[in-house]
Amino acid sequence: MERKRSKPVQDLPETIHSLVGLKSHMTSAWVKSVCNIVKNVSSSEISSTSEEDDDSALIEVQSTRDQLSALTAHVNDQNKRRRQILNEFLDLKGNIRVFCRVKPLDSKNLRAPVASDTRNVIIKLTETKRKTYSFDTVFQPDSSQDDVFLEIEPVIKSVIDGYNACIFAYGQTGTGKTFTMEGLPESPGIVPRAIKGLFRQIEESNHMFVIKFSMLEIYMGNLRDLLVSQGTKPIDPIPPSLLIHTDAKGEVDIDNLVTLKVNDFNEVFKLYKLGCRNRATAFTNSNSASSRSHCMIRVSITCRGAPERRREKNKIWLVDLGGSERVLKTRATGRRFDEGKAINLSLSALGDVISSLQRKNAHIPYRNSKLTQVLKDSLGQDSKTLMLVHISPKEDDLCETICSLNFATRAKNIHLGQDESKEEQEEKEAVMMNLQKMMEKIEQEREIALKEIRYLNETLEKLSGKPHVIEEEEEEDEVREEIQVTPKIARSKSRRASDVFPSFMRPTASSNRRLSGTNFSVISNGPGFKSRRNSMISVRAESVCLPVKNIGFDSVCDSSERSVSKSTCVMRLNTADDAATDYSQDISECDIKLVVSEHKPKSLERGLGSAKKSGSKIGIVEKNAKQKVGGTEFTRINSWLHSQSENRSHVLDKKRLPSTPEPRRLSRERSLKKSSTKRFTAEKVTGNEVFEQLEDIQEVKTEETGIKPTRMLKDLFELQCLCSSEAEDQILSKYPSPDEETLYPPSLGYDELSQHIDNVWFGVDHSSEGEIDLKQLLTEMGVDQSLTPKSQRVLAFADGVAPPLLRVQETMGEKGKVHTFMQKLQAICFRILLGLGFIGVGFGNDFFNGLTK
Ligand SMILES: Nc1ncnc2c1ncn2[C@@H]1O[C@H](COP(=O)(O)OP(=O)(O)OP(=O)(O)O)[C@@H](O)[C@H]1O
Repeated sequence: MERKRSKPVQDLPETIHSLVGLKSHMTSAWVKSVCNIVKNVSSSEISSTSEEDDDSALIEVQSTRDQLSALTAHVNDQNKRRRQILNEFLDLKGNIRVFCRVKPLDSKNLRAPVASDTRNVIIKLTETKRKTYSFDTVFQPDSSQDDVFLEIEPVIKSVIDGYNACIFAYGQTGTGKTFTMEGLPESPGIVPRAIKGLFRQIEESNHMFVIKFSMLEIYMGNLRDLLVSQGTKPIDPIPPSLLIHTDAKGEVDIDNLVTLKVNDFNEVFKLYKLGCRNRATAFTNSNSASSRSHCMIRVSITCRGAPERRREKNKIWLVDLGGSERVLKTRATGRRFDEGKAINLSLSALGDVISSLQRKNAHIPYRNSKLTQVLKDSLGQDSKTLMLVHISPKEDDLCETICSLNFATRAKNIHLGQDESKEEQEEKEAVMMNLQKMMEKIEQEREIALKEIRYLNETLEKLSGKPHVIEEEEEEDEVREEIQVTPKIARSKSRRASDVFPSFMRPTASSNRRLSGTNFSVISNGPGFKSRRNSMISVRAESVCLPVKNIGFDSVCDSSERSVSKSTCVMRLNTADDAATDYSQDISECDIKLVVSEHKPKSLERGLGSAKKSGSKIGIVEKNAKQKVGGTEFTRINSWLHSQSENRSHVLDKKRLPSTPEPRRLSRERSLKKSSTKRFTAEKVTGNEVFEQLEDIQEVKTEETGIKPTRMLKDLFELQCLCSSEAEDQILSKYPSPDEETLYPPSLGYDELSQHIDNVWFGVDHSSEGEIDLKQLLTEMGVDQSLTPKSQRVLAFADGVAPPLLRVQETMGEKGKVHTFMQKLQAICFRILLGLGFIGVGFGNDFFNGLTK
């Protein structure tokens, strides 16, 4: 555009020329004149030119801005639509999806009893029997990391849309959980791909995102920050756990967990390596060889001013769960045993939560483990959950594979696949394909719009000198923080549940609150007892897995089992104003589950139902100490079993244990006698009865004498307790004489149960019991009658008359005989339990399963 120059500007060259040519005349008047000219030029003429320029530039800028706004609005609309479609798509697929990945078979093991297609895993149980497990997707042995991520990608997109998400890798050790999550440099896994995907999408987005990274592990029920180096020695106690808290909005956070702002993938990668190093150090210290903890990565996302997002702040958890193998198989002892136990219990709790969510239960048992507490706001509601179950096709691992598949089946969306006809499934697939196409189209359009936005932004920057600012709220300081540490909640100085000892069931703050509620009973304190506020007396949690035998199961590879998990927390509470009053509450939670690998008899199915109803979460509040010590036969069997399972010797000494309170014993006897047909045989004990009996379980623990594995019993167990008497004698002879710490079998009250045992195992007929002249018999044997109890149990003195089970230890004479007898007795007790069909004893096997279909 030709611009018309004003007069002073036209005169300027002449003026300058004259200035240069007439240097001699450069007087102050000249200088003044030049200054005036310059002044005039800048203030009037130049500004008037600039105004004209600005007018057109402003128009240009404004039009660019308008275009940008329109495009931004269009992209926002597209985002919204894409989010809706993606949500619809994921809803159809299910918010909780379960995938299965089959590990490639190494060439040494050519015979694989596991086959798979894209939706099913088929297990060859016997030559004629097959069992099929269906999943949302099955990644076959030759599937690549790309194939896996393709299925994961929609979830990553929904994270950008503001949804919380959780991706788990589950499975037996060595089945490829870490391979799937982390991958190898040449074939990266879900974690690097997901994080790269997040950054890529953020770059493409027209919003400002703040990404933060945290990494922690749950080891033996303790939350440990993996971005903080903790130089512990192997013998050191496990450091205190980080605390979990839930805010008013229901969002879960972890106190003092280091959360770092990250700007690109490389920063995340460095932090991830640091976390892995800290984890590895902890492993070495705890003498671990494989993942004995759950490794959890949290990526938090904040984006303000994006109304199309579900929420401003959201997160994704990427979790490499600890190996789910059975402790029985690993033969772990000591800390490894405890680690396995803690892992299995938390996996069990995770299974419970996912299953409850799938079934839309009113109560979701998040509180049962640290794992589920941490993930509470990322599991359920509108969160997206992906569980990748890893299995090994090896024949050796068949039991573990079946258990993993059972777990996965339980977590699977029950509405998916099972109730749908083929046509319905096809229809759904078609709808999903359509949605996917729509999504792809929107994404292409969005891509073009975003390119245009970038171009317009550059133009705008050139025109106006500053980029287009998308209307967004200012970031709060908290978001800008490099290292954000969540506020430390003031802790009382008193001991809390979390300080007591490693337990996967430490009560949460809410449970502590619950404990201080109404359900408590007063106990008297012993002398010298120091009152503490809200202090834990004991926290105890354990789980035993009991393979079910001889109860009519067609149990393939012995995978039928019942797991009994019980956690007990005794708490002493002081009211704020009455320091002298102490209260106690014993909260016991007992979870009984049954895993059946094959056909179940009807009676047991019924029993299972009842157990599920009543057995899950049985809250037993001890009314008083006496009642607790009293116990029942089952109490003692249970204690005894627990003592075995824990590899700790709880001396159950008859002398020290007060006998069963009379009314209670009588009522049990009465109830046993009620039904004359009720026999404790393998076939006749129904599931209902078993579970009713298990519900009665109470803890009787008189003394703990340290770690002492009961090898003999294990050996016997390994022989299935059905060995010949010669084999049994051989085992017994391997073991030294018992000392005072030796385990004693539970003392059984004489009732129908004992009678049954006597009849079945020793062929003793009690039909003529009433006719025996007890007095005469004892006199003949030279037994001091004043020492003997007034019951049929006195027959125990009469060697050869009474069944061996009834013999009293003290009358057995010299040590060798007592020893042999005691060993026999232990073996007998085992066999009794097996013979009853009531329980087969799996030592220390706290398998998580019980994952009943
Ligand atoms: N799909 C697969 N393709 C190739 N190699 C695999 C695959 N899955 C697992 N592997 C290999 O098997 C080995 C064990 O896998 P990985 O360490 O991932 O098991 P894991 O389940 O994480 O074990 P742990 O519970 O002990 O951590 C690794 O060497 C891994 O590379």
